[in-house]
Order: sequence, then structure tokens, then C-alpha cells
Amino acid sequence: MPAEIIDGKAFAETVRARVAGHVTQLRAEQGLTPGLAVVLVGEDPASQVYVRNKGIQTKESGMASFEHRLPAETPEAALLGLIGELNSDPAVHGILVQLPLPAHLNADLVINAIAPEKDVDGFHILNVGRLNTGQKSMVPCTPLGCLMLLRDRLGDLSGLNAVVLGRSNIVGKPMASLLLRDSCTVTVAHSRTRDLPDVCRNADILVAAVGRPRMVPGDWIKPGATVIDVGINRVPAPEKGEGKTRLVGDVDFDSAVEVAGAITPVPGGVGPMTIACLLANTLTACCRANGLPEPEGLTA
Ligand SMILES: Nc1nc(=O)c2c([nH]1)NC[C@@H]1CN(c3ccc(C(=O)N[C@@H](CCC(=O)O)C(=O)O)cc3)C=[N+]21
Repeated sequence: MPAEIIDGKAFAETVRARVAGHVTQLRAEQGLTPGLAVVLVGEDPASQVYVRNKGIQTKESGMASFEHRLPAETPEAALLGLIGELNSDPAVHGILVQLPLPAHLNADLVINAIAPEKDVDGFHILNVGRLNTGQKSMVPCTPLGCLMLLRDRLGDLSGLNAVVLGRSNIVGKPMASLLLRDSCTVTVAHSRTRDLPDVCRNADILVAAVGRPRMVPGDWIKPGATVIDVGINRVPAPEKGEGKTRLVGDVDFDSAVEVAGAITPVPGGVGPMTIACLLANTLTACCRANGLPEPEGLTA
């Protein structure tokens, strides 16, 4: 029996609707409007599309959206100056600096200049430390979205074998941390892992976040496993016409869908959840900043 397809797009819509409901309530009862500032340095076309989508969805949820587009050659001091202003702006509850940054900018320095309570990406070193020690933190959007999908399908995750393929700071490591917190037995696998197919075949939950198109074939998957495909890879699609491209994940969907119990598609899986969780984190940051109770079910 082929796998259930996990509809991340539909799930993300329900998350955004819940965020919007809380935003309406915040405005009516507290006179508050959560605000998200997005900073884009340079003209990377993919980043521009992504930043535009974030702006649209932010406004659709009733929040304020502040976009800052800076030229690629912006000096580090100027970027740090802008972050300082956003840190002290009471209308801004969340700050996201789109990555990757141009090479002359030190991304660690820039991210760590964001006020941790406004760091809706959860990339600030204080949030990383807090997440890893079980303290209240901002949780990175993509892993949070994956966790929501997993809990929705599986309920209690405790005791399950989870394999996270990829060890990035933005997905692999925080994903492993969240799964461990939910009492999974967690393996972080990567390009140097020995017997990688066998390691993956042990997974009740397989999260693929390596950035290599269709790297995971169906015969690496345990029958019935839940597969979360984080990869968003643009590949040539000559069948659509010359020069055309399409998006594929890190999992070879066609073979995996025959083996897995459930699987996220690309597009329409994890990607939309990432943006929904960015909005959820902005709402959470706004509530915390004002000493209000946090929205239930929208945090880790
Ligand atoms: N500071 C920072 N935080 C990020 O969260 C961040 C970032 N920088 N830099 C770039 C990546 C990429 N990213 C995506 C989110 C959603 C989709 C998404 O919604 N994708 C759609 C498809 C979109 C399309 O068709 O192109 C989908 O998967 O269905 C894609 C990519 C967040 N990122």
C-alpha cells in the first residue's frame, strides 16, 4: 500500500489560520499588533521570491511586515546598525536576516547581534543553548514545522528511532534536539556516516535534510516509516521544456512512497510549514514581550 502523503500545505494553512485568530484577539483585547522585520542583503532571486512570500503571508495573518532590502555590498557596520534599530523598535517583535549572507559579512556575528527574544529563526547562540538545555527558547522554524507534522501523525514520539540525515545548524542539529526532547532515540547521520543505508533502514522517523536531490531511495526506508523531506532542490526538467526546472526533495519520492507509511512531498510539504512557523514564532515573541500567555500548540 503506498504511503499517506502528508499535506504540509494544508497543515500550514491551519497553522496560519490559528495564528491569525490569535492576532485578531491580541489586537482586540490588548491593542497589540505583532510585527516581523525581514532583512535581505543582496539580490539572490530565490531569496527575493521567498522574502516576498513571507511578507504576503505575514500581512494575511494580520501582522505588521517590515521589509529591509539592502545592497549586496552593504558594510557589516551598517547591517549591525539596522539590527540595533530593530532590536529597540517596540513595533518589531521578530527579526529575520535572510541567509546566506554575502561572503564579506560574518553571519554568526550578525545573527548574534539580534536580540535573542526577537530571534524568530532561533539561530542566536543563546536560543541554541536554551533549546539544548531544555530552557524556553525560540525554536528554528523548519524543525518546528517538522515536529508539528510528526506529532500530528504519530502522537507520542517517545521510544521511536529517529534518524536525522544532515547536521546543519539550521535544520539537522535543532531537529535532533527536538526529537531527543520528545524522547526519540536519535541518530544524526551525514555524508561520512558508515553504512548509511542500514542506518536509515532502522528509522521509524527519517528526516532528510542534506540538500542532495533524491539522495534517499525507497530501499533505504523501513516499511511503514514516517519520512520528512526537508530538501528543496531545483533540478533541470527537460520534460517541461528547454531550460525549465522543478523542485525535488532529498528523498526519491517515487520509490519512497511505495515503502514509507507516510511521506511529505516537495513542494507542498515542509516548505509551507517553515513560513507558518515563522509567523507562529513572531506571535509567540509578541506574547512573551508583553507578558501574555503563549499560544497553545504553536510552540515546541
Ligand atoms: N534566516 C533564514 N531563515 C529561513 O527560514 C530561510 C533562510 N534564511 N534562507 C532561505 C531558506 C529557504 N526557506 C524556505 C522556506 C519555505 C519554502 C517554501 O515554502 N517552499 C515551497 C515551494 C516554493 C517554490 O515553489 O519555490 C514548498 O516547498 O512547497 C522554501 C524555502 C527558508 N529559509
